[in-house]
Amino acid sequence: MRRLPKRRAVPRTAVRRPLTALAAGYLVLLALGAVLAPVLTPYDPAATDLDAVLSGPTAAHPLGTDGLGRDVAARLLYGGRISLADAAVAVLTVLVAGAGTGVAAGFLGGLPDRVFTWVTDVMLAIPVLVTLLVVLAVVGDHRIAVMVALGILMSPGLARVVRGAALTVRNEPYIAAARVSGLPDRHILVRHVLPRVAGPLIVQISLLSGGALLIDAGLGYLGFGARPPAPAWGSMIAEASAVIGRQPWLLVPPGTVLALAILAFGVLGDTVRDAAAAPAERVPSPPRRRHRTPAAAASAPDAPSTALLSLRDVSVGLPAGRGTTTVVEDLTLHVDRGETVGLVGESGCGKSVTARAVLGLVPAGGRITSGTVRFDGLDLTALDPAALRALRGRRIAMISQDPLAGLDPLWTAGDQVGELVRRHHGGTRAAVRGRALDLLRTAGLPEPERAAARYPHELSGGTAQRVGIAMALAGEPDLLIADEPTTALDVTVQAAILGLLRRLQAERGMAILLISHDWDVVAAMCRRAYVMYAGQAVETGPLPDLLERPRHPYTAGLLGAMPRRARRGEHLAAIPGAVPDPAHRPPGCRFAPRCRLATAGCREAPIPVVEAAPGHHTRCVHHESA
Ligand SMILES: Nc1ncnc2c1ncn2[C@@H]1O[C@H](COP(=O)(O)OP(=O)(O)OP(=O)(O)O)[C@@H](O)[C@H]1O
Repeated sequence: MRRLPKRRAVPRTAVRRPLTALAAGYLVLLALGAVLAPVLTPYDPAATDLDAVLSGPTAAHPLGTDGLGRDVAARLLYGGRISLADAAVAVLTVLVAGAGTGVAAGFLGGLPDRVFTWVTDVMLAIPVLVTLLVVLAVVGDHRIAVMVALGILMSPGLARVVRGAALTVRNEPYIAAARVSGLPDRHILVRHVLPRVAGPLIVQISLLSGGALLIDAGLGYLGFGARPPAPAWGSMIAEASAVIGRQPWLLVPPGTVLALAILAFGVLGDTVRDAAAAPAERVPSPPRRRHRTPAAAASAPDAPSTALLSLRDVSVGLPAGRGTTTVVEDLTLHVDRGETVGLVGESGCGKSVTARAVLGLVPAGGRITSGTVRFDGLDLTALDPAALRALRGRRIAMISQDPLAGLDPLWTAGDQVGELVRRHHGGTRAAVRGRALDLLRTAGLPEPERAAARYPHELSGGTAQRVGIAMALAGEPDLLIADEPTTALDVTVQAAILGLLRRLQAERGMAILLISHDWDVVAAMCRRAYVMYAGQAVETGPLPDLLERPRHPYTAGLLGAMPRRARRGEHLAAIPGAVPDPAHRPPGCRFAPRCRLATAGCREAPIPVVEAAPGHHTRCVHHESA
């Protein structure tokens, strides 16, 4: 079996740039020089030789000697230990304090983010050097404490950058998809958010490393550096400036080493930024959700007690202005085991909100305000978030209209399927890889190794949807919610994906709730369908009865608007008007303002659901004429 591919190394471009290679090489040399100082120089950095004071470069002292006859090269090498270690402590502190809080604030949002913004605002107003002098006055020459304080003072800038990056990533569809798959926030943070903020993080760390070195040297110059006679680059510059009139050369070695180090960190930062930007430029932005054409309708009979999924009088409220708007109202529907049920309606009718309510992922600020959602005997509305998360991906999975948007652009298809296999079943690396490849094959990819090795931007829409299906199958779900799974695909791929879903359902006995605006898709896949309008189920019935004899004028209008039903030379029938905004729905029948059959009675009070024919329910008093 072929191993799934590893993530592509971003920094390869970095090494190819000569300036970057030079900068990295220089910093490595500095670090090696500091570590190997005892091997590289025979001199003790503190040993004085009053016969060779301020000598300038000589054969014995290639970089000369200082005012006490100490070898400058030895002091530079040993000084690197202190200066680089100081900078490392400060940068490590920035990393922990800044990156940790920034990622958490950006990802969590809400109150943690507001507190974070307030605290960083205050911290950014604090002058760094003055505060450090105060810290020095308190802790004395305790260098680690001073450098930790420096790190904390430098952290808000980094934290802001990281928070901004995390905030952007948080709203990416693949993060929502990861939640739908049942992955916990901690896992999503580490696996999907951190890699995306790594670019800006590394850039900032490079720049901050230069900044920390500079501030450390500044403190040394002011006399708050390492305790004499220990060498550090800042104190060497201070000593050199004291004798600049007698031996100006003395300033050159520490000044050059320090300036080049700061420059090198800057060059590395630039390179990492460019390298991190490059893949993003290659990745086409996920296609926008297509505007949907008018589609189908729904109703509300009681669910049989054996139903796998049943929603009873479910209402969902979403925040709107200062209040809440009910976008789905008193919705009753059910899906039996192994059954495919359609959910049809124009854009904005509440289909996706209904699907999200089943998954316990009502959009932020919203909630199920009444009714119950039962799944295999469990009341999902009463489950705690952890139990609900455990169901997602494992027992209820979802595939969406835009499979590419649901894939993390930084990971290969194989990685992403493998991640869910590991999450749901565990196992050794080899077992996880094997299972991931099996799932890709099951999803209709005859060469799963090739698909597994590809990044999302390298996948066609059809292949991406097959990867999405493989991911959905990873938990071996009992219910698959397919939200317009073929809308973004061309006709032949559509047919193949629908054939695949039918086969998988037959083989696995999986139930499917199919959200679609395409009656042909619904007719080909479903035994029953619900038609939704303005947050309500307005008709439900068996197929093909629903198509041949609709009992609601809305359903009839949607069917009449199908291009396939148009006759040559005739105008395509369209339903006049638009779905009312949830905040301004008419009091009686919600479809009345657009309905050719509406009478005064329709506009007065809500219309109850009636059984117009066996198993065929409608929310219309004129169903005989529909
Ligand atoms: N996150 C949200 N915040 C506020 N309102 C929302 C949000 N998501 C959906 N809505 C509103 O809820 C109503 C139902 O939207 P929903 O997305 O469920 O419709 P839909 O039938 O699935 O349409 P589409 O096919 O376009 O997704 C719409 O009025 C929509 O504006």
